[in-house]
Amino acid sequence: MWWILALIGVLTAIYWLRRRSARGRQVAKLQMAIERRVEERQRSIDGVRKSLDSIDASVRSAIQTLSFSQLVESLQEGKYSAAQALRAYQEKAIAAHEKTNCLTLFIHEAESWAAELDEKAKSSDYKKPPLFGIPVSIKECVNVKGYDQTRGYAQGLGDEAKEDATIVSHLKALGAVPFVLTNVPQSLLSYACSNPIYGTTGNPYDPTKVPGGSSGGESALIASGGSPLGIGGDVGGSIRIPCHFTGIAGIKPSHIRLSHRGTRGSVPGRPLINASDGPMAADVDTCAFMLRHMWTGDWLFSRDPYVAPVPWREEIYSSERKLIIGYYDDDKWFLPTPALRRAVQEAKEILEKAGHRLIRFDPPDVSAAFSHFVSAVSVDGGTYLLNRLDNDILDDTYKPIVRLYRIPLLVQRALSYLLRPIYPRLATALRCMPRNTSELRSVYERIELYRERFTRQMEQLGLDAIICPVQVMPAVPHDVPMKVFATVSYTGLFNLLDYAAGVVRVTEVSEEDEQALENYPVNDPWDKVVKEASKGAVGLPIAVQCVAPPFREEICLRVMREIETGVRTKTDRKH
Ligand SMILES: CCCCCCCCCCCCCCCCCC(=O)NCCO
Repeated sequence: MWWILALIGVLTAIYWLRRRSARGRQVAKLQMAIERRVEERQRSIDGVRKSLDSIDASVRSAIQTLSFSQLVESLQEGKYSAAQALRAYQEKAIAAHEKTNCLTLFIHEAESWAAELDEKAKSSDYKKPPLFGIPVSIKECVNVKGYDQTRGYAQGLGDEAKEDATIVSHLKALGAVPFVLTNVPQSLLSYACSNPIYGTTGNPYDPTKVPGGSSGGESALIASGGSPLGIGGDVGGSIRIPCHFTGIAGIKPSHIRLSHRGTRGSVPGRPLINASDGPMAADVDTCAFMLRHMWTGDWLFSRDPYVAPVPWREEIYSSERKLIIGYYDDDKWFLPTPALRRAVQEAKEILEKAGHRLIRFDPPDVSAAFSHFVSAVSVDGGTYLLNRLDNDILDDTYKPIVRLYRIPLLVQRALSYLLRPIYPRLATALRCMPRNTSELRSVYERIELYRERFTRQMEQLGLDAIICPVQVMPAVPHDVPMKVFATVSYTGLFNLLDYAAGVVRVTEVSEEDEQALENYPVNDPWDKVVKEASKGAVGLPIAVQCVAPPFREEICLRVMREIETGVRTKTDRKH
């Protein structure tokens, strides 16, 4: 008998040693690929830096001081060329990168694209397209021919796109020049911005804080002035949270209003909670400018039949009709810290002053909605994600969520039961993984019913739009996001509903907010993390979220723009 046990022991040891050495070889291979990429990135940056002087420094700095509308105008009028604009923004992007580590690779073809545009512009019968010569930055997960979309996985290195994503081809058709790719968190399913290839992107206001995620390379770049317009993606807040953390504007359109052909998401095959790509920029009008031109004419509608053929409606964006707008500053699931609640109050006052009617709105059962969100994101209990991460080098910031996903399903349920009295929100999250297809079907049914309930409640009040917080915290230290993933209730809700949802800067954290934080109630460990992580944030930007039902992006943008105008008027008056 003893020899059978010994044999099993020896075989187990051999199996285990072989696995360990296979893993060792794999990690070494990934690390070599990472080293090669880090060197390639440096060469890419150095190469661009060397070419900057092909354009006079005074021209570059003159372009760098232009507002977006001045840039558009001077390119249209031929005051500056596409090549000059490109060099000006390459220079700013390098400076932003040195401060925040926001870039993955420069798109070298940008130079020939700009030159081709300038060549065409020499002909008198050439009509310049509306985005002629505008440099645009692209989130790393969006296909650009010849570049890989690693999504922060080292195993994704070298797997280059064979063609551009539709959104990239469209930008090029409109005359824009995609010029640089920006950093993301590993897996994209995080609002931090760190991965084992390109490292951690910092917030331009404070490098110890996150720029948000997953479009964090974009937000850090744009907030530093390194790109006039960027493309982000959002399945739970990945455009909106980075914009909030860095003080810029951005919008997640409803899912099928833009094309997703060739954009790579975090987890594939996820009905009822889909990702949306959208613009990010220093101001709302720039975001509206891009969408206006993408939804005018039928370039987009004739290229991708899955895009709803809803054209841009200027009459809604520019309307003066007074709106009825709902507002809330607490979703009763996660209490926002004082600065975030004040931002909603200030936005409300601005909108009231502009003549709109503001009505208190209590979103129905956000606890249930959050649970549906987690279920729909993790339909397979996290298996797809864990498989990818097991074959990779795991980023430290992602470890808290991986630990949770690794708990066997039955243990998750038991833990949920035990934790309910002391840690009720974590208990909710631990109860969400569907165990089989019939539980999954019920999740989808509950999402459909929730959509109906929310929308009816809005209809009963006659609401055109809603304003609410984007998050519960200002920008936080890099290790915090995945420890308190439940704070995405404010953004994830509108992915679940597939609403148009955008954010705009309203204020910054004040000394008074910091003092009021002392009274932030701590009822469970998550509250404690939020309270601690929100300290030392004086001066950090704070945004408000504006939402409207599907295909009402023009209303959403209009509300955002009016808030932005009101904030500017207030700031100008102070100075
Ligand atoms: C066993 C219980 C585990 C519970 C963990 C559930 C985690 C669910 C996922 C929560 C993720 C929250 C972060 C989302 C940030 C935004 C992500 C985003 O929009 N990405 C864009 C992808 O294109």
